[in-house]
Amino acid sequence: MADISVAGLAKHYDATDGSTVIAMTDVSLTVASGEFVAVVGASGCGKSTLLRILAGFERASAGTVLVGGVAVAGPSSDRGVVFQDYGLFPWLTTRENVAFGPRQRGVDRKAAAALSERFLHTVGLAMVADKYPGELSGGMQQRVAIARVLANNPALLLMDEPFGALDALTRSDLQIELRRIHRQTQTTVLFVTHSIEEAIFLADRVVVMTGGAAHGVPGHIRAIVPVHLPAERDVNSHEFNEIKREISAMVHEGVDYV
Ligand SMILES: Nc1ncnc2c1ncn2[C@@H]1O[C@H](COP(=O)(O)OP(=O)(O)OP(=O)(O)O)[C@@H](O)[C@H]1O
Repeated sequence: MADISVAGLAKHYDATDGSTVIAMTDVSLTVASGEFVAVVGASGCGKSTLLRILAGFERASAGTVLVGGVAVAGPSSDRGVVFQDYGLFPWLTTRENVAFGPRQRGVDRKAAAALSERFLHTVGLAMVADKYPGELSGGMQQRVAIARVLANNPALLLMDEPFGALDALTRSDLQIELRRIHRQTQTTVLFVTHSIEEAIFLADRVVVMTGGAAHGVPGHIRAIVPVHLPAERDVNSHEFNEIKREISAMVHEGVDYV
């Protein structure tokens, strides 16, 4: 488990025409150890950029980014990342995919196999351990991707639209599963999604980002909304829909539709 502390974060890109794109400015956010925080916002507001900087895939142009009190200087297995495309190795079995990270970190074969077994169990896939990714459904592959990251015992789980490519039923199953896994592991989670409903269903707090280069204002945090709902969440409840309306209004203000 690790806390996140982001202060005064800005990110500029050099565009191909020689101009500078200011993707985001003045993003400050603290996430407590073990907390589940979702990030929502219209396309281009900087959600993925924030996640990539926390993952260490990109460097901030300004500001400080601390995970567990340590400045992020590059990728680390301590910060597990799950993307929309599962990114599994097609030539390895499910079991080998999950054991891969621990083996890379020097864990011996037997202990890595035990870790693989354990986390495939966690995501309910022990029965397909010897199958290859190509033999699994999209939902199963995403479960393997989550097991693979958990096998590294990350202090922080960074998820970028992980369920975006899945059908509605599988997506809902995986949301329930992720909440269960989070309760079990207490790993800090930062979860980027386009779905306001998914964010409210999963998170303790929802970070609402607005702006973005396409809107003439750099991406920034508009609000951080606490989700005071019971652990078992009912997407049809009045309280759930009140929060959804509030966040939806913030996401859509300032967005021009053509
Ligand atoms: N490598 C890059 N070079 C130039 N501009 C970039 C680059 N990566 C991102 N941007 C710009 O930075 C801004 C933020 O992009 P980002 O991908 O973080 O947005 P997002 O909120 O995740 O969008 P989406 O919801 O569509 O995935 C956008 O305006 C984008 O065009």
